[in-house]
Amino acid sequence: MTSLHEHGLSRWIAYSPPVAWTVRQLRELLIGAIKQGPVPQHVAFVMDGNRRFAREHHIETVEGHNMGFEALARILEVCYKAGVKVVTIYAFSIENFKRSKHEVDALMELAKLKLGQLAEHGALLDRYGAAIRILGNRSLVKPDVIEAIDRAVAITANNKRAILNVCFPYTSRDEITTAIKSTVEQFSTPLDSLQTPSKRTFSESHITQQIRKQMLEEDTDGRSGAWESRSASPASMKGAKSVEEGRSSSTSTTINPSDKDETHSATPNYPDPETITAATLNEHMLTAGAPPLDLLVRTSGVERLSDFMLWQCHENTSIVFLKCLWPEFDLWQFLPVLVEWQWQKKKLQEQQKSRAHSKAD
Ligand SMILES: CC(C)=CCC/C(C)=C/CC/C(C)=C/COP(=O)(O)OP(=O)(O)O
Repeated sequence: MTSLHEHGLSRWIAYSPPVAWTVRQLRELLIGAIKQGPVPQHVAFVMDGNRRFAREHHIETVEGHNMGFEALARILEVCYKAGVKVVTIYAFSIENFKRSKHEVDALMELAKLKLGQLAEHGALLDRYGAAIRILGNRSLVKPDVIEAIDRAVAITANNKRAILNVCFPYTSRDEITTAIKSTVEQFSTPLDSLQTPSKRTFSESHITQQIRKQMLEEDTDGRSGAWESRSASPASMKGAKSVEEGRSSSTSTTINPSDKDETHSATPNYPDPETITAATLNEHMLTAGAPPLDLLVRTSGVERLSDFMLWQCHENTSIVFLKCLWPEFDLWQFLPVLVEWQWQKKKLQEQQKSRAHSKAD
């Protein structure tokens, strides 16, 4: 009985107008202080622990997810106020489809409702100029949910100051597989049919292709009928080989034997797979265009990535595991993480500076 009274009393104190006002001022002050230092440009959250929170507090699982959404709204406000440009959240893993139908349906309804609320004019995303992007496998989502999320995306599409990436339904393996498929597709499409040939005019591969094309034309003039003796692989072409000296045998031009008597414009001209780099794959990821991931936070004491942001985590991404459950997560837990990140960032910047100095000497 006493503890109930104490609980009621502490709630009354916490929510009494003067205390609530002081807490609000303190939040503003702390966020303002964070804003002074380097601020992570891209932060990702694994919002873990909603069901455990629900069990601990003897509430329905769905209510736990609801409180998880409240925590998300609080933390988005902190991020955008502090100057974070992109927030990426793990809202629904493809693995989550294995949960009970009741819970999956409830999470889908929650997404429909909450994304709509977030996107409303005058609501959080509107206030901070943040656009919603849905990263995930649309083919797994029912049409009514697609319709709702597309509406939220459309409402916020003109917001240009920040981004909220909602991973839904997502796994990194699915993202990376799709990115590789589309890269292969791009590199199997003749350059002539691509939209941006002018961009590549002065690229190394373009110049190599031009030289190769010229050699092939000279070859055709001199010794017609020699095509059949060559394999479709240009690696076996003498001329191409000499141009490629010191490079891999993988090349960009596929010669179709049936094209031998046609003008060179009919020769398919493929992008050079040798030019595929991490940056190429980056452009095919769902986070294309986003700044590099600076910070990834997972709550609930579980220390694994669970197939989230596997591609995006780079050598300088800080990965932080916190003990608190997601619905408990707020500025008070996030602040030490941000301060530590700022400290690490400054150290890194100093190291980079002194490395640049010693190179210049
Ligand atoms: C805008 C939008 C779509 C909001 C979504 C709201 C929200 C917080 C969703 C998270 C859902 C989820 C699977 C959380 C993981 O905790 P868990 O259920 O795995 O908890 P546990 O680890 O305790 O089992």
